[in-house]
Amino acid sequence: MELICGKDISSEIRNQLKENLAQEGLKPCLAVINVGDDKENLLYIGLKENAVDTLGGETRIASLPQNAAKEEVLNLINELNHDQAVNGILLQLPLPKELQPYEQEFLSAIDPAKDVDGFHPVNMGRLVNGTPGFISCAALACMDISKRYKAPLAGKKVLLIGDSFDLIRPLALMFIKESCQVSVAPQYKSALMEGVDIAVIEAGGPHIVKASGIKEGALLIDAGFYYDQNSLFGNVDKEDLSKIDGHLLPVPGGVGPMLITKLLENLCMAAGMSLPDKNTG
Ligand SMILES: Nc1nc2c(c(=O)[nH]1)N[C@@H](CN(C=O)c1ccc(C(=O)N[C@@H](CCC(=O)O)C(=O)O)cc1)CN2
Repeated sequence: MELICGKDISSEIRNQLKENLAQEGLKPCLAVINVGDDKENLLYIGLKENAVDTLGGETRIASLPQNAAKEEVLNLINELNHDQAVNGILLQLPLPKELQPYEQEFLSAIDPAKDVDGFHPVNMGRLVNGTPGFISCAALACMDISKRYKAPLAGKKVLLIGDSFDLIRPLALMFIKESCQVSVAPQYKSALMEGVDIAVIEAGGPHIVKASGIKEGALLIDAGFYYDQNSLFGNVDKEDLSKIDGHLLPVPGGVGPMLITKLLENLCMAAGMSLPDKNTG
């Protein structure tokens, strides 16, 4: 399989965004709420901050301690909602265990007009009724790659593995809107791959996806992140798949950089920049 370079596609999009922002004289401001000191969260926040920086924008990182109270998070969200200088707000996930029961309450407290993650129930609902506002960045990333490599999408057989609210559920709706034949399954089995044109595999384990059962010419999007002794692995066994024809968006260097690029697009949209096609890729 030919490896798709998410970093190269991202740089192309980011350069265009930078140009458009300069033309429109906009400097977007992203507020990131981080609770605790999760190593991966801090890594991803750093990547987001660097990305916003390359556009000439500003990132405000609001950090709360691991033992922060529910009210502290809600007060912070409320403050950022009312701060005119802030265009986009996101709450980095996952939260510390003690706060996880309040996750939906926190996401619902973010002003939907600043919800650049697309996690607010209003934005989720708009996707369901076909009038999208902000859409989850991971789902936008997968749709962008699918349109680049598998257009026209109508009639294509799509398989989504997992059940996450930030990727699999919104993406299922987006593929349905493109008139695809969509199946969703909780776990990967090679038997599910028969005749599949596009597969997005979020759930599984390191290297569980092998060449067996995969249609020639298929597009595979790996959306699994497994760290082992500072090395990062995805669900797909790249070496085993190298013998068949098709395209793979791998981990690392695939959906991750594209997700951050889609966050930049959402942030630019929140700051008032016009995007060509509502950034659905
Ligand atoms: N509020 C949110 N929280 C989380 C989201 C999200 O979209 N919004 N998604 C994930 C994590 N995530 C962004 O926050 C994310 C994951 C991975 C990458 C990425 O670029 N990965 C690199 C590898 C990085 C490395 O280990 O050096 C890659 O795949 O090449 C970016 C963002 C959960 N939380």
